[in-house]
Amino acid sequence: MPARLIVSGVSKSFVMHLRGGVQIPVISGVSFSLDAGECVVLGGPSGIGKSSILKMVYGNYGVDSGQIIAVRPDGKMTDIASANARTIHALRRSTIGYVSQFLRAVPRVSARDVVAEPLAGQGIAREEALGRAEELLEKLNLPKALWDLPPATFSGGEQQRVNIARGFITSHPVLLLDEPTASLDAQNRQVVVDLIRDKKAAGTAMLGIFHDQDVRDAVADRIVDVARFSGRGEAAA
Ligand SMILES: Nc1ncnc2c1ncn2[C@@H]1O[C@H](COP(=O)(O)OP(=O)(O)OP(=O)(O)O)[C@@H](O)[C@H]1O
Repeated sequence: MPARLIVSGVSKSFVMHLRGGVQIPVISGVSFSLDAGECVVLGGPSGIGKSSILKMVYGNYGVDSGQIIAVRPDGKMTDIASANARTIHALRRSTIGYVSQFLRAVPRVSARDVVAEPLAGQGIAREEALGRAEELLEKLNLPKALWDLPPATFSGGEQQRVNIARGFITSHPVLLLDEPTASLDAQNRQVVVDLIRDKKAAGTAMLGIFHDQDVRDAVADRIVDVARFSGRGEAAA
């Protein structure tokens, strides 16, 4: 399977401006790649740098050194580590999707529209986008009575399911999964596992963080142990 994302020699430290500019190294020399149709899970203890890697790949955090190459649908490559904001924005539209456990609710927009919106952004007709949104909301067991309401007042688990539907609705070739099953009940966790398997079958390359061992076992093709790249030296193999 062709590589969709290549991370090579990536290092990151944080500068604590409120503590006199002291530098805290987090990870160093992170290297792995992600092929089409596989789900790679970032492993390692709390605080080792898993979320930081995901945020660098999505372009939220800057990269101190190294490269993060994303392969776009047209086959061209972009280095996220050195890309400007406009390029990152375009990559998020065409290439890299992100599913987190938290929904940034927009006031007065219905759950159905919140889920359909990324498809509309890709030029897909509104009726088709809304139809696919409904399919996903149904799969994720969100009561129909809620579909026309804005998610701001939904329970935490209901908001999370709206967010998961929004993250899974597009066909981005690369999908980042930031604990998408955290705090879901067993039935909905299984739905997310099934959605991930469907994406794999469709050739999507996924990079995820899952603290739930059962979910990890069910979806991971490979685990990248981030402790191997600890910039602090304590866990480096
Ligand atoms: N924006 C930031 N500013 C300063 N330090 C940060 C920032 N983001 C992360 N860190 C630090 O970097 C280290 C790695 O954090 P990160 O969230 O990537 O770990 P993690 O492996 O995802 O942990 P967990 O499993 O607990 O979520 C931590 O020591 C954290 O305090």
